[in-house]
Amino acid sequence: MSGNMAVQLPYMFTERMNHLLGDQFESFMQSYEQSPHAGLRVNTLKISMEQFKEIAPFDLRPIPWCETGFYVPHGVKPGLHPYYHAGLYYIQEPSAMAPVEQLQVQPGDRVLDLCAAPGGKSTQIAAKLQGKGVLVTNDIHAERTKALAKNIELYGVRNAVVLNESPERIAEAFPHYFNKVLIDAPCSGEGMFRKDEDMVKSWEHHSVEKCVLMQRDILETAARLLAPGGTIVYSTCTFAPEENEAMIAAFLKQNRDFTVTTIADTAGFAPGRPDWVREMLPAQAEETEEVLEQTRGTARLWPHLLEGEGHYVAVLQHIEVAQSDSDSKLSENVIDESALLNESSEDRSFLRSASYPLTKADRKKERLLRVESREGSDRGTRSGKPSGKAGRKAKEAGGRKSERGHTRATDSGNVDPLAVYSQFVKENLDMPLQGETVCYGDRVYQSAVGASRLEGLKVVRPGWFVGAIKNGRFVPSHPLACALRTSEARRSVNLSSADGEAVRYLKGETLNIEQERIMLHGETLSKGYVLVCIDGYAAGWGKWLDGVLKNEYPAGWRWTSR
Ligand SMILES: C[S@@+](CC[C@H](N)C(=O)[O-])C[C@H]1O[C@@H](n2cnc3c(N)ncnc32)[C@H](O)[C@@H]1O
Repeated sequence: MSGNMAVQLPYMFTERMNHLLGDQFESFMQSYEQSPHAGLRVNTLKISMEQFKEIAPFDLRPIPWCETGFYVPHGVKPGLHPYYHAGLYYIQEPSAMAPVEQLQVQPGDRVLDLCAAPGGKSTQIAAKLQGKGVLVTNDIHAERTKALAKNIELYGVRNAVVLNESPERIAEAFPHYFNKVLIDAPCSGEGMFRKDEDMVKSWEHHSVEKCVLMQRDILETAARLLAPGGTIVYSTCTFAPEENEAMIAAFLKQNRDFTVTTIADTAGFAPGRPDWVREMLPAQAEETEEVLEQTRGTARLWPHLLEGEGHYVAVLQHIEVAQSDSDSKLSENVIDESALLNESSEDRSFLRSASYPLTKADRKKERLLRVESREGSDRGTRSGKPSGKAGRKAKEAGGRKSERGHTRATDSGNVDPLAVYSQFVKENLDMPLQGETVCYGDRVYQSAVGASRLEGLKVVRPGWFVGAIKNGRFVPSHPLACALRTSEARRSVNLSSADGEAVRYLKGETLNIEQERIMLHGETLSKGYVLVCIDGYAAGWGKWLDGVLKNEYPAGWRWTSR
């Protein structure tokens, strides 16, 4: 057992670690006597690093492997600050920040986060995309996708699609579509023991063997989702070699068009341990010997070697075979995709297949309306990577401003929802809208993925939820506000985090605000929807009239702590 340590570690676990770690075992065990490390990651979708450093309310010590990550001093509760509610940072375990850094995401990429809830790594990817390209974020557990969608919205992500699917079904809809795929695999969670004692309890139930089966399926499917020359990052928060090096070796053996990209051993990362596979799993080692050594280039983050709970990361690079048959087949596939986008613009079946967030009532009146991007939108991002034939085709299609799809009257006031939405945008916003406008029942989204792609899938969010048509009017959504910059709203008001006004807003209180405080952008009246900002960063909507700011902060999101 774990002696006088705070965490009671399972005997089988310590025995195995003792055997594997040898003379490092003692310092590994000593790490369990220390408190877990807490971290936060700056959301550079909303605030630059320079600005954050200027206003940061806590002492910040950089996390060496993540340029936007900082250690949070013990005792500090970053969740209890208005900046958290303004989406300025995500609270994340430091070693969990490593995998996305290795994915090398660039603006314009098409990225898939296959096992994403509650969204720590997805929000990190979204910050790297900077609104350009596509993030499809998925989790197989419906309940967990609620937190995932909420985080995507709180952090102001505009170019994400949230799914609740099996990887298999996503692969059918998006064959070889993504140039970056993250698999933050469900695992036996040994790296979570110090942080969460429940993980110790569930260790036996989430046995290593069960996890291995899931991981193998997910990895195999990921290869079918990846575009030629793309990258898969596979990560776990466990130490078991079966789920780490042995898993990667088995994958490499099956998929000879992949190699491991070596992770630099900076920042205290330790190399992968192929020798442990040979020692613990000799049959598997023998089977995979020709590729096994490559796993030395993967990384292990150990709680006794760096300040973090522990993680394993592997970067798998697909080698594109130039001019080969399979290559040209894959590019055909990409071209087909843009054709699909155009072809299916009249398709209405997309809605019928969505399981959430449609209610029964929604389903009755469901319809799909899609229009081309609005004037001035960033067309290069509509189809993800702007290069290649597919990109050009999509650009051309996006160049048309005509409306497609039908605009029939809705139950809610016999109005044309697109016209009502357009009118709202004209009167309240000053920004180009990216992607397609998609209506789900009365809800309006801007989607970065062609709607036909989502047909048959369980869609939690087909895009950025911008608002809903209610009683013939467009009611802007909270996620719309979260993702806006002050300059993009015609009216805004700034509340200070220092004098308690921001917290009163976050608690849902009505505020008295003199007219002079409403900042106007362009020709407009003070009356109407106002973007409420905290120290200059969007937090939600208010509705201003005659010195009173009606609070539009959603009930489910409110500040409840004091
Ligand atoms: C380690 S957690 C992900 C944490 C997340 N990446 C983050 O950074 O916040 C693994 C997730 O995988 C999900 N999962 C389990 N099996 C899956 C499968 N076959 N396909 C997709 N997701 C799965 C679980 O529901 C769980 O939310």
